[in-house]
Order: sequence, then C-alpha cells, then structure tokens
Amino acid sequence: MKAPVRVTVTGAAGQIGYALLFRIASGSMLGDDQPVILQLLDITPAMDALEGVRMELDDCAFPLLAGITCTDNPNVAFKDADYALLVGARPRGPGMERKDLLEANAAIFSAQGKAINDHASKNIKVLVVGNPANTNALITQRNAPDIDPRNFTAMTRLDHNRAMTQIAQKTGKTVNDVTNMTIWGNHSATQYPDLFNAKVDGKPAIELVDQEWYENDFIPTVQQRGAAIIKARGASSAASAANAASDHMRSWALGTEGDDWVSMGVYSDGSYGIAEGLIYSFPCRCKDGDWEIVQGVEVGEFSRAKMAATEQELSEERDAVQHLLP
Ligand SMILES: NC(=O)C1=CN([C@@H]2O[C@H](COP(=O)(O)OP(=O)(O)OC[C@H]3O[C@@H](n4cnc5c(N)ncnc54)[C@H](O)[C@@H]3O)[C@@H](O)[C@H]2O)C=CC1
Ligand SMILES: O=C([O-])CC(=O)C(=O)O
Repeated sequence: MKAPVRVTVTGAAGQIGYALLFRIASGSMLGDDQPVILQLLDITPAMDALEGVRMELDDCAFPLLAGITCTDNPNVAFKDADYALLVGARPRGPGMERKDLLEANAAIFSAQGKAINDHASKNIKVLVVGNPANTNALITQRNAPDIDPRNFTAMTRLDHNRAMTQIAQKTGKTVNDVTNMTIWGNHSATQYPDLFNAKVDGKPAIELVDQEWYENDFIPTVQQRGAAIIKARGASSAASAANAASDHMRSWALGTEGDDWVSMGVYSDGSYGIAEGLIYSFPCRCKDGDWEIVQGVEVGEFSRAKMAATEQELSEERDAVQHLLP
C-alpha cells in the first residue's frame, strides 16, 4: 500500500461534492492502491450538512479512506494538500452565462490561491471546477506565486465527455470507439469541440458527418449542454461534473492511454498562438503525474476562427478581474 495523499475538496457540502467525495474515497480517482485523507472545506453555515456527509463517508467503510477533516478554514483545508478540487462556488441559474458568476465567485479563488500558496504542498495539483472555471483557475494561480503555474488547471473534461457521447451516438458507435477528442478554450458557450482531429474507429470524425450537422447541431449541443441540464433538472449538472472531475485528476495523476489525449484547461505557453498565461483548454497527454500540450494537431481556417473567439472571451474575463491578479 502507498502512503496516503491529502486531497482537499472545497464546496464539499454541495451537490457536486456529494457525488465526488465517494468516488475519491473509493479509489476511482487515484487508483485502488492509493489511500487518501480527505480535507473538506465549506462555509460556516454548511458545517452541519458537511458533518452529515462525513458520517456517510464513515458508513461506507472505504478501505482507502485514511482520514477526514471537515473545516470552514481554508488554511486548515489546504494544509500539506497534494491534490485540490476547487468546487465551492455559486452555480448559475436559468438564463445566466457562467461568466455572470465572476463577480460572486472570483473573490473565493483569490483567497484560496493565497491559502494554497501558504499551506499546501509545493507539488499540489489543483483542479478548478467552480465557474467560470478557467478564469477562477487563473485567479487561483496568480495568487499562488510560489507554486508552478502548471499545477493549476480548469475542468473542460465534462465538455470532452459530452462531445464523445454526442459523436458516438450520431455515428452509431460507442464512446469506446472515439479517441482524440479536443475541447479548445473556455468552459463556456464559446468553447470549440473539434471533430477534425477526433476519430471514430480510427477515422476522422468529420468525414463521418456532414458539416451542416457539425456546425449547427453538434457544436451548439456541446456548448449549451450545461444550460440544457439546468433547464431540465432545475439545477446544474452535478453527478456528471463529479465524474468528469474524477476523470481529469485520474488522467493527470495516472496518465493518458497510448496515443489518445484528453482536454484540460491549462496554463498556455503560447502553443497554437494562444496568449501565454491564459488558462485555455488544449489537447493534453499525461504521464508520470505531469501533462503536456499535444503539438502538431491540425488547425484549419474553421478551427482557427473558433479558437480565436474563445481566446478573446478568456482575455475579456481576465481583464474583468484584473484587480484580483497580483
Ligand atoms: N467546470 C465544470 O464543468 C462545471 C462546473 N460547475 C460549477 O461548480 C460549482 C459548484 O456547483 P454545485 O456543487 O452544483 O453547487 P452547490 O451550490 O450545490 O455547492 C457549492 C458549495 O460550495 C460552498 N461554498 C460557497 N462558497 C464557498 C467558499 N468560499 N469556500 C468553500 N465552499 C464554499 C457552498 O456552501 C456549497 O456547499 C458551481 O460554480 C458550478 O457552476 C458545475 C458543473 C460543471
Ligand atoms: O452549466 C453550468 O452552469 C454547469 C456547468 O458548468 C456545466 O454543466 O457544464
């Protein structure tokens, strides 16, 4: 058995938290030989609810669960953390865009960035789920100057998984036949799901569908899936978001498969001409607990325009929170 690692989850008493914690504790995120200590953060009025979640975690008798801390103090929650999943933030309601949450949520991430900087392991791997996820990840990263910017990522894996299922269903295949999917850019309505590079049964997905369906059905369906769930459920995606968060961390920690890649919002190094320092979703391969942006992916004129539009939105979000970026 490996030594336990410390996993911080914020917003642990919320909807996503309720679906996520049990996966982490069961080993589905970091592997069935990796014990975990859960360090759960929420706000003071949520402490009773969080205590209930702790009782349920206890009642699962998970062999890999080596300890649980529940707290409303970020400095305690991030102490020596090896992994952090930053979920705690307000979700949007009907008719809102995710960036409308910026004002309500941005301050949370500057405070937590500082707490991570001062208390977490310097090798911490951070995934931001709370919306708007890319810009919240940027705020967190910029408030943690002593930690490598590559350690801060944003979640576009839910969009990636959605896109895989949409193309599998359209072509009469299963997700097992789909590889090399990419979500480029922001976790927002400007994100660009790329079928030029995705493959179904090893063939370019774009050749199996018509361009009209791609542009007017597939792309908007993936871009608007979060809003469709809110409309149907009256609350934003939680189980699928938790599943994607676990997938993201698992790929990062344990690696991606073969030549395949995953979509991750990561610190741009200028690859594909995207402004350095933005947290932008790229195709990434992971190995030995590290990620790299896949180079040499084909970008035609259609893709270039879509990638620029989502980059533009991320630049505007960054400019709107300039006061929180030291
Ligand atoms: N990146 C993605 O793909 C997705 C992101 N989301 C986002 O995830 C976030 C959480 O969603 P839900 O769990 O459904 O919301 P929720 O409202 O059920 O839970 C949020 C939890 O965060 C807590 N919280 C608020 N401020 C906090 C703080 N400063 N520190 C610690 N905890 C705090 C709340 O008390 C609550 O327990 C939302 O911003 C939502 O939009 C949701 C789905 C997908
Ligand atoms: O749409 C929302 O607000 C929640 C979310 O991020 C998603 O489901 O992709």
